[in-house]
Amino acid sequence: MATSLQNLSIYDEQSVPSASKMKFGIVVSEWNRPITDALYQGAKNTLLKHGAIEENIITIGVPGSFELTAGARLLAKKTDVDAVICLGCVIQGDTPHFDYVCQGVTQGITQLNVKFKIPFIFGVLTTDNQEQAEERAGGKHGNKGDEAAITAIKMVDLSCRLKK
Ligand SMILES: Nc1c(NC[C@H](O)[C@H](O)[C@H](O)CO)[nH]c(=O)[nH]c1=O
Ligand SMILES: CC(=O)[C@@H](O)COP(=O)(O)O
Repeated sequence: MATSLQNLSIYDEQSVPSASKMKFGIVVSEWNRPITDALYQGAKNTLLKHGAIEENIITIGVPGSFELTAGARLLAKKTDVDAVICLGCVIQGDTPHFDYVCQGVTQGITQLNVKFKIPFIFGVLTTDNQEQAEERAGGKHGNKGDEAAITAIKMVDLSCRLKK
């Protein structure tokens, strides 16, 4: 369903488990900083809203969305987080570079989900223009960071339940 039909920040709060015992890594791209900062605030505030504690959220920055994979991999290898949330914003420019960045980060994060036992969440906006990005980073279509945080909580809970 298109985001324009399903606000990113509207969800059934009763369906979200407590995150009080969960540990999260967040890797944030510095490209399009005003957008990615908004995604980060949305993700962090949503984690805290559902019980996560501040010291259980480890945040690192990377230059661009293409580097999200490397940053997420570092968090998985060097820390004991239960999930990694990847936040970025790729906006179409004048050349095909957009396609390669989006393909690279998508394939990279997908591979991490295959190689590691923890979930890596794809919180990356890939938009035609700045306006679409702003609409999905706390604008009329909600905040992709909120969605990514909820996804992380649910995937960690699922992993824990299946390990029992
Ligand atoms: N144009 C955007 C980029 N480009 C930079 C790449 O992500 C990467 O850092 C560079 O190619 C060096 O490896 N990154 C974004 O996150 N968003 C863009 O719109
Ligand atoms: C996604 C990008 O790398 C893109 O914004 C860069 O812009 P351009 O294609 O005009 O070089």
